[in-house]
Amino acid sequence: MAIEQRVLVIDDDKINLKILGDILRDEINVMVATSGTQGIRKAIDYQTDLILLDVLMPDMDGFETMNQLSRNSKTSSIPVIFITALDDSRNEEKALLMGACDYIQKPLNASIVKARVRLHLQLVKQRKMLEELAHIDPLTSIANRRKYQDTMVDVWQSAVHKHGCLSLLIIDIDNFKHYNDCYGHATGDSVLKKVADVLSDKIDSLGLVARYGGEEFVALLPDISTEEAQEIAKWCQQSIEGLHLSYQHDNFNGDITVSIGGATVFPTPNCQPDIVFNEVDERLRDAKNSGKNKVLWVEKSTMNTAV
Ligand SMILES: Nc1nc2c(ncn2[C@@H]2O[C@H](COP(=O)(O)OP(=O)(O)OP(=O)(O)O)[C@@H](O)[C@H]2O)c(=O)[nH]1
Repeated sequence: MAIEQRVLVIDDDKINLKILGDILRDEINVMVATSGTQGIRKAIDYQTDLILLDVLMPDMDGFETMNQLSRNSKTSSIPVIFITALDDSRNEEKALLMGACDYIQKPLNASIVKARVRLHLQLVKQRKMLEELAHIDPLTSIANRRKYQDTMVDVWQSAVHKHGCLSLLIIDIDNFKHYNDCYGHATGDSVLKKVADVLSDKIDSLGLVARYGGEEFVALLPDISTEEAQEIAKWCQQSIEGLHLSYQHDNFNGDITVSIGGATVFPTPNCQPDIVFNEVDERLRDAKNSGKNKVLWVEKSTMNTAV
């Protein structure tokens, strides 16, 4: 089902709001606000795709509203079309210099309003598609390292704010080079896809799973305690072995397995996610060096006590 796009019109003049609503409503979901303050609140709460903003408003004018929208990380990427009076080229220039994507002149011409709004909504759709593609691993279709890093920043900040915990797993396929040597890279690729599917099935509803690179995956589990996270890690390990992706190499004859490092921490503002990542990575290396196919946990993180 196509996601309906939302346009927010901010104008203190109720007649203008009605005119714009009537022009656009048959094609798009239109929301209205009668002041800059109300508009900013609605833009944050409803994450609108486009804003039509009147320049002249009492209390907070269009420029100040735009200023506040661009300073807020939740609204800064929403494109804004200014509504200016005819022959108001000074304000048009100012609006464009402030970062407005376009302007529409009053009195409103229905077909021009529709055409401009349609064009900018199309651009929003394309930008969102590109953003999504930039966050997806093309081989496995799960999130990529960049998405993991962006999400980690958000999850970390939210945990700091709520004094909550988060768990992190690094999952690495064992002896994958041998598998590739045995069956070739194309079959190796299909293993990566199957492993990604298993991880995604389990983790999508709990947090984020991403392909970090090569044969290494990460799972980011907000608000998941040590016990729960260890159970999830065990489940992933057993489910991947349960795929029975068998191979032979030298004296080895068996199935694909994974080694997993994990930790659960309470993030603090003066600590960076990289510290936890490195600690988990160290436990993963311990797992590799002590026989593989196991889950090892960071017992006591240097940044704080594990949950
Ligand atoms: N098929 C396939 N192989 C990949 C891909 N990315 C990395 N690899 C392979 O993954 C293998 C990783 O090898 P190593 O780093 O030695 O790790 P390993 O053989 O799994 O050994 P351990 O990690 O110690 O268990 C290499 O053979 C890489 O070529 C990929 O996208 N597709």
